[in-house]
Amino acid sequence: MIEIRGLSKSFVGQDGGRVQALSDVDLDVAENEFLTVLGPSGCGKTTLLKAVAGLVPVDSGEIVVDGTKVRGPGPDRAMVFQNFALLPWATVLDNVAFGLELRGVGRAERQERARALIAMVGLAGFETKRPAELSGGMQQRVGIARALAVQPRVLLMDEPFGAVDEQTRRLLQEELLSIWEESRLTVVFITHSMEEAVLLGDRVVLMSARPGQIAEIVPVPLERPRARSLERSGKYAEITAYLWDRLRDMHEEHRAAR
Ligand SMILES: Nc1ncnc2c1ncn2[C@@H]1O[C@H](COP(=O)(O)OP(=O)(O)OP(=O)(O)O)[C@@H](O)[C@H]1O
Repeated sequence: MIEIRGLSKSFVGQDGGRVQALSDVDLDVAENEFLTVLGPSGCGKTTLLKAVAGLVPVDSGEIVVDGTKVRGPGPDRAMVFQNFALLPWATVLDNVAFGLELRGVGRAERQERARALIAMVGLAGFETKRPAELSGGMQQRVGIARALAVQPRVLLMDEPFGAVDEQTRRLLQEELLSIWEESRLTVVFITHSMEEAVLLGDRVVLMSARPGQIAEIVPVPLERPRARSLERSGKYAEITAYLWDRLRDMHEEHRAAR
């Protein structure tokens, strides 16, 4: 579904030097896979996601989504951001319908589709509210509904639950899993949480610190649908402990190299 080959990307840093955000990254994501991405801060996770979204030009390499080379943003890929990135002046309904408006969908149809998605993410009755009137968790529900409105094949999620409280995060994780289980979506999900990576992912991609590379891909052979009770299983504990060991090793290698 997503094929990433030899992807490299550097930025000019504040001191004028080059920062190598991604270095020769190869990655395949299968159709309908839920892929989670973990790695130290600054290892290039967001850059990788934005490159797939077509939001940043890359220096070399290529990304192919469903047989088509990525040359810019497209309705086949939708992104959900940590800080929600909603239009502050627009209502919930207009925020969700916005992408449809850009695509020329008529008013009646876009409102109907937006209302259905708002109900699906549990926000029926909040259509006329503005983002500032909503909690963080509710704002992210709007972010998810907005991303789904364009009926993407790929959902790119950049630490979507990083800015909400633990209880809300757990609810949103469960809701996202049930949306994904009912859809044919392919999800790439960045997180800082090992527990979240294992609870959600079919595989966990571990990225290493600069230059951003894929250190390892760890399969998560836990049954689906995933229930919370899995968190008490030995296999779950084993995988999270392994991820923690690898991240700690990477941190120490990075420190020793500096
Ligand atoms: N627009 C930019 N201009 C300059 N440097 C950038 C830009 N975007 C990213 N970088 C640099 O590229 C590197 C990778 O950044 P990126 O945001 O992809 O990392 P990340 O793994 O998502 O980090 P975090 O986990 O902290 O969100 C960092 O060193 C960052 O400072």
